[in-house]
This record gives sequence, structure tokens and C-alpha cells, in this order.
Amino acid sequence: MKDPLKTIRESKPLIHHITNWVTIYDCANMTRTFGALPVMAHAREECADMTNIASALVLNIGTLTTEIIDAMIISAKAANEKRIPVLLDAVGVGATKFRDDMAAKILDSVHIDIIKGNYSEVAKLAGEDARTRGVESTAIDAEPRQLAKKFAGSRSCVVVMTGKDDIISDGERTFVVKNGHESMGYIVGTGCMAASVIASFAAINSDHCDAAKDALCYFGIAGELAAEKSVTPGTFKMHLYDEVFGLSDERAKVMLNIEEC
Ligand SMILES: Nc1ncnc2c1ncn2[C@@H]1O[C@H](COP(=O)(O)OP(=O)(O)O)[C@@H](O)[C@H]1O
Ligand SMILES: Cc1ncsc1CCOP(=O)(O)O
Ligand SMILES: [Mg+2]
Repeated sequence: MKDPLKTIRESKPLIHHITNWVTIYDCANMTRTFGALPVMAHAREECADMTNIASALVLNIGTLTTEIIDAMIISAKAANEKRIPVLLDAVGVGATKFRDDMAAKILDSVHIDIIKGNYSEVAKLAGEDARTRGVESTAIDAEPRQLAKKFAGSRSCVVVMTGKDDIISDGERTFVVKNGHESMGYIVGTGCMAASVIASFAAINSDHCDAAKDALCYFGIAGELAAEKSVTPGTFKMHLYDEVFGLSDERAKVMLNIEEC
């Protein structure tokens, strides 16, 4: 897509999140700072109605309960009917059996357009023998680009694996996004924020592989610019918001660092 950021800022898509209590505030603010509109509605009684007025749905299982999983499935069914993109952030898959089982239940119950997580979360979801330390990725045995491609092909969706290099595949095209800065790994929530950003880009671009690639490039570029202005996590986070707010398609285009493989 030619100017995704301009398109988001002009159309202000509503992004419904059912997400965790740790980073919910960061996800709301990062969504808004990119130009989209966040809303978080978890109650089973209203979640489908909220999804029905939204342009994308984020499901983040970071602080899951059985009630929240029920709400996620209700909302995802509404989103599937409405044909708006659904993103699953598999936070902590590979850490406990309950998380593994609930993520599998979501995948079995509804269509997920974009499966996202860090390397070990996605590897575990794809059936590999991977371990996640709470929400922190550990090294995986599989080659990540091949894993993402195969998993995306088998589920007919886009798979996103985040880390130093972000891998994005729709089963046919596979991209490696090298934008980003190590400071992004020093604060809690950049993974969850990345999910909000991808959903915002997917809301305005029906090519979800292209949308995820653009989203992670733009978010990574803002991270690189923020790191130039800060050395500690507190100020980095403040500058991250400011650099996203000040970003333009023109500025981002000259900083893209992507490989297609
Ligand atoms: N060492 C790094 N270098 C560049 N970018 C990074 C690095 N670590 C994380 N990021 C970026 O931070 C975001 C969150 O990724 P990650 O840390 O893998 O998520 P999570 O917090 O879910 O484990 C992604 O956009 C990723 O590209
Ligand atoms: C620490 C933590 N515990 C449950 S959810 C959560 C936040 C995870 O955030 P991220 O995946 O962006 O690091
Ligand atoms: Mg995460």
C-alpha cells in the first residue's frame, strides 16, 4: 500500500482489543498514536456488539481466564462474519499447558487472520517443542523463516514472529523486517503494542502480509529514532510514542530495512 500511515490517520479505524491487564494502557496509547482508535471491551455481554462496529480485532491472551477466552471466541465469530481481520497474540504460549490449550482452542473455533508472537510462542503454537519463560522468548530449534512459511500455509493465514528480526509469511511470500532497536526489548509491552500496530495497518489493507510488514517496519523505525534520543528505558518509551506521532510515510520510506526470502 502506498501511504499506509496517512490512510490510517485519515480513516481512524476502530481497533477492538480483548487483551491483558499488564499492557492494556500501552496498547490503547500506541494505537491512538499511530492514528487509529482503540477500544477495549471484555464483557461477554457486549464484546460482539463492539466487534461489529470495529475494523479489526486483537486477541491477546497475556492474562487469560476462561471467561476472557469465551469473550474472545464470541468476538472472533462476529469478526469472521463481518470479515474484519482478527489477530491472535499468543502471549506466553510455551510457558503453561493452560495457555497452550486455550490458544489451540481459539485456533480450532474461529478463523485467525494473523497469528503473532515471539519466536518460542509461535514455534510452540506450530507444534514444535519450544519453551517460553513466562512471556520471554527462548531459542528455538527450527529455522524461523521456514517455520513461519509452513505454519502460515497450513492455517491459511499470516504468521508473524517477532524478535531482533521479525519474520512475516503468508505461506507464499516471506519477509524479514530488520528495522527496530534492542531498546524495544528492554521495556514490557512492545510485543503487545506491535500487535495493535499490525491490526491498525490490517484494518486499512486487505493484504494482511503487506500490512504486517509495513506495521513492523514503521514501529521498528520509530524505535530506531527513539533510541537516538534516549539511553534508558523510561525516556526510550516516552520518545517511542513521540517518534510514532512525528512519523510520516515519506520519512519511513527512506528507512525501510526489509528482505524478501
Ligand atoms: N533486539 C532487538 N532489535 C530490534 N528490534 C527488536 C529487538 N527486540 C525486540 N524488537 C522489536 O520489538 C517488538 C517486540 O518484539 P518482541 O520483543 O519479540 O516481543 P515480545 O515482547 O512479545 O517478546 C518487535 O517490533 C521487534 O521487532
Ligand atoms: C509481563 C506480562 N505478563 C502477562 S502479559 C504480560 C505483558 C507481555 O507483553 P509483551 O509480550 O509485549 O512483552
Ligand atoms: Mg508478547
